[in-house]
Amino acid sequence: MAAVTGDSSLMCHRIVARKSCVNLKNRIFGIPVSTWGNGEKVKGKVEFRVRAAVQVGLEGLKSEANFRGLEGNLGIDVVSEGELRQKGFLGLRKTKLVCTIGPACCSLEDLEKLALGGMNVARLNMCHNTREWHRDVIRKIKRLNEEKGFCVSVMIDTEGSQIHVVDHGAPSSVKVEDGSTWLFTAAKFEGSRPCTVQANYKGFSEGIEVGDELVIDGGMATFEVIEKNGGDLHCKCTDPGLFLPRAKFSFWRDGKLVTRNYELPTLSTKDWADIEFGISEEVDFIALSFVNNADSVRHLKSYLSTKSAKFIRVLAKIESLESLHKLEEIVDASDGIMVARGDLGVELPLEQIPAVQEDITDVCRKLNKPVIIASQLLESMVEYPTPTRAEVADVSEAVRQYADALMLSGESAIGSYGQKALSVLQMASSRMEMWSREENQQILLRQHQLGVSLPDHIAEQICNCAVEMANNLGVDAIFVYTKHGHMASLLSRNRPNPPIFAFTNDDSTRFAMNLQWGVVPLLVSLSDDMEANISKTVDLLKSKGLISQGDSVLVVSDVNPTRATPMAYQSIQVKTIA
Ligand SMILES: Nc1ncnc2c1ncn2[C@@H]1O[C@H](COP(=O)(O)OP(=O)(O)OP(=O)(O)O)[C@@H](O)[C@H]1O
Ligand SMILES: CC(=O)C(=O)O
Ligand SMILES: [K+]
Ligand SMILES: [Mg+2]
Repeated sequence: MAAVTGDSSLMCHRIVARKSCVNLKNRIFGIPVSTWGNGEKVKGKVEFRVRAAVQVGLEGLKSEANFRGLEGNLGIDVVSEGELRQKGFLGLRKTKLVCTIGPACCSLEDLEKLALGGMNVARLNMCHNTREWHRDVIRKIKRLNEEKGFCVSVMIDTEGSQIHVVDHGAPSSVKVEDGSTWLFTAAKFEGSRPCTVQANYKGFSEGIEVGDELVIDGGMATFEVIEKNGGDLHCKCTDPGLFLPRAKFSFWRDGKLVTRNYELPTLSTKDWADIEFGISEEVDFIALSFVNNADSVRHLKSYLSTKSAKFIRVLAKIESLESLHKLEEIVDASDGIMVARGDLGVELPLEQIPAVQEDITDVCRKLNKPVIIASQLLESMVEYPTPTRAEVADVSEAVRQYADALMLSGESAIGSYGQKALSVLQMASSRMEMWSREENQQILLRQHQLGVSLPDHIAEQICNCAVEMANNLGVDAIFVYTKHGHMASLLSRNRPNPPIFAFTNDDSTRFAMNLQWGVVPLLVSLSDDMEANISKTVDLLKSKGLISQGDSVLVVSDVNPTRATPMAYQSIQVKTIA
């Protein structure tokens, strides 16, 4: 299973380990805690240990031994297991994949094919279809997880409030001719009328003046406002194009977006009903559309705690100009971010999207939140069985930026080649990850200090050093034991070369970690005795033939205080499997 095995390489590991240990010790000595290090050789087993200890008292004592059903089980999903057997540790894909589920892929068979193809998270867009339809999909996914051993998380994506063209249900697009005059109105009417567009919100034209530019879907067609009549706008087409169903509007004046404070809430009545639905169906993530500030994220999170649904992680979708102004506070308040390039491109000139994507990804890394790059990654594959070269370059660029996850939208939801699109993401990301690894690209990542409190700072330092050590030593895997996924995320943030096996006894943590770069979530029963947990997980992996003699693992553990040892400490150990 090891990428490098054999005695000579093992010797090499040992020598580097000693050097790294010295470096590590020096770095940890930089923080005001008692530290010590020792290296010892135990019967063919090399073990280096560095510990940073901090007294935290007994309040933090947790009992984690109540996970009976799992006793003796290694909760590894079938896809990671298969990939590991086939490709070895370094062959495990690091970038996570999200697929939007729609009519083209909602049968049990199709969902299973996507799961086998590497889908880590299934996204359900509540804009479309009925709650019954979504419930049916969620239940099918959970059934596949239970019966077939997958670990696919479920995300619901709220509709949010946005001004768009009322969807008449006509599937096709409407052509807009150059110079033609159109009426934009909020007045309700049935069916369709020539050159008339119905907006979904009565105040859509508030603050709009004659001479303003009206852009459809970020450039599908452009109009000039030539007359305003009450709330109605008469507009002349200046750049011909197409109206797609639910097309979105944006207004521009002197080259700048006309931003208006609509009284549209981030969460509408329908969104709250969808959230209740998500809670009752026990989804893993709620993606909040059109977040404009951190308050809506915090509001939803506190609502989820009052409903005992804290296990649901809240992702904020960055898709408005306003959200970019408050990016840091939004990222800080959420459990993760989606760069929703589709709607972002309605409020932002398209040429700004690539730089904005990179900025958002940077802020997410700085604040240690997972980031998903979404929309139009392989758009041409909605229709064609092969992507454009430019699309593959876009996907590869997102992977080069070390985004945590990539998302398919229409490609999987309505496209004819969803599975193929997923395999393109899979191949393109594996290839770019390999290049980044070979070129040692992660050393270019900026190190930001996160922790303010001493224990947080220690955890962060431990994880930074652990990753540096794991890369220098060329260990096969990193093991981490985590309750809420925090330590795993701190390791992932450094984008290590080896995969991170994150053992948890919390089912919701397991599904949440599905969005984290390079993390393989494993569900096992854990006890207070960390040494016992380590031997047990090593034994479980060994008994399944997933690790074998000579493989080396770097183990990061966060040991809680017990009555016998009232001291919490975190440790890094390097073990060569005997
Ligand atoms: N559950 C569904 N039922 C029917 N069609 C769907 C469903 N989910 C997605 N689609 C179709 O797939 C397309 C792409 O899906 P996606 O959710 O990414 O797009 P979107 O509606 O533009 O996203 P958003 O509204 O979140 O910005 C949609 O335009 C819609 O036609
Ligand atoms: C995904 C999404 O909501 C967008 O790109 O707009
Ligand atoms: K949505
Ligand atoms: Mg959107």
